[in-house]
Amino acid sequence: MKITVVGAGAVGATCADNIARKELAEELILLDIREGFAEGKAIDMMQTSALLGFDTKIKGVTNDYAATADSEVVVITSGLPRKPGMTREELIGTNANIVKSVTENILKYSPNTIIIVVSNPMDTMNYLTLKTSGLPKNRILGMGGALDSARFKYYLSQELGCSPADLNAVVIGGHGDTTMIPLINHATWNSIPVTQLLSKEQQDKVVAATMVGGATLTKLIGTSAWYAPGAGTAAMVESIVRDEKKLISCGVALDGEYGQKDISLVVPVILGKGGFEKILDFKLSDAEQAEFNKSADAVRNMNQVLVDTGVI
Ligand SMILES: NC(=O)C1=CN([C@@H]2O[C@H](COP(=O)(O)OP(=O)(O)OC[C@H]3O[C@@H](n4cnc5c(N)ncnc54)[C@H](O)[C@@H]3O)[C@@H](O)[C@H]2O)C=CC1
Ligand SMILES: O=C([O-])CC(=O)C(=O)O
Repeated sequence: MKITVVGAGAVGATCADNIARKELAEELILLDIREGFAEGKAIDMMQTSALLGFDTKIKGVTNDYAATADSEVVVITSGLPRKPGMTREELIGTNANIVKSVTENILKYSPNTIIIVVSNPMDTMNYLTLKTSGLPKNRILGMGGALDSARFKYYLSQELGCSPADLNAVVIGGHGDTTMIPLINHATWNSIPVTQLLSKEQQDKVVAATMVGGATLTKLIGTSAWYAPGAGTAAMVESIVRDEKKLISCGVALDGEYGQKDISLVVPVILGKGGFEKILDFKLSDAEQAEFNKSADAVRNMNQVLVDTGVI
């Protein structure tokens, strides 16, 4: 198994670190545009292998796409992160061209790969990859729901005083401060609906904190988060390469599912060796469907920017 991570910055390096520790690949290529940067990060990580006991061989390269040839999974994290006070959507001007050119270069050497898009604004960057790569839709996934659902579980666990591992809780919609939809009415603790365990006030607090989870960390750190984003991406990689068939909410192309078409939005899917194998229908209430449609409108407006600026 060979995996490539493009972008050796905070998220890319953390994702690579998780992939290596879990030995999800024999060979892991870390690629960055900054001279020597990926090489340095790869050597640093390789120097943990004697301590941590993993066998994955990590190699860093500067823009050398030939080294990525025949990767079965490629994670794209290249691009600017936001700074405090910014939205993810403000990154589109720089990141669209980066994601487009990285995708083109990757496909020259790994034409049948599975791509996981992390760069923001993720819903629109994933749509860009769908429009430009020519890959079957099952092989193109956006990372957002894995992270947002983990944050949702974290905030729920804080209110409930329970283990996040005992929770089932899913976020769908867009991966944006105002477009994500934590499905509080579907969340359970050991099969008990959390709505039976938390007051309406507590539920609203958890939902609000989840939605601005990324912005909260960006304000505290000065740049956006990387530990949970790296782990969320590695969890997707793991379900794919081990064919685990886990239910993880991911950005995928919708073709009528959840009432939407010609768009990438986050919905619950089964992830296995071919990418996403199935989209789960969560049977949204009318209010939840209305929120989903509102998110779709906002994401569609961002996607239109790609058309207006000639990127697609
Ligand atoms: N979807 C999600 O849930 C999340 C998305 N993100 C996004 O991931 C992206 C990366 O974030 P960080 O790692 O924190 O940023 P970072 O600045 O630490 O790393 C980005 C890396 O991309 C590299 N890069 C830029 N252009 C490139 C190109 N053309 N080819 C190869 N490498 C290139 C840079 O040299 C840099 O090392 C950002 O767009 C951020 O908003 C971050 C966290 C979560
Ligand atoms: O907040 C950001 O800009 C990065 C990101 O997508 C997240 O951490 O959810």
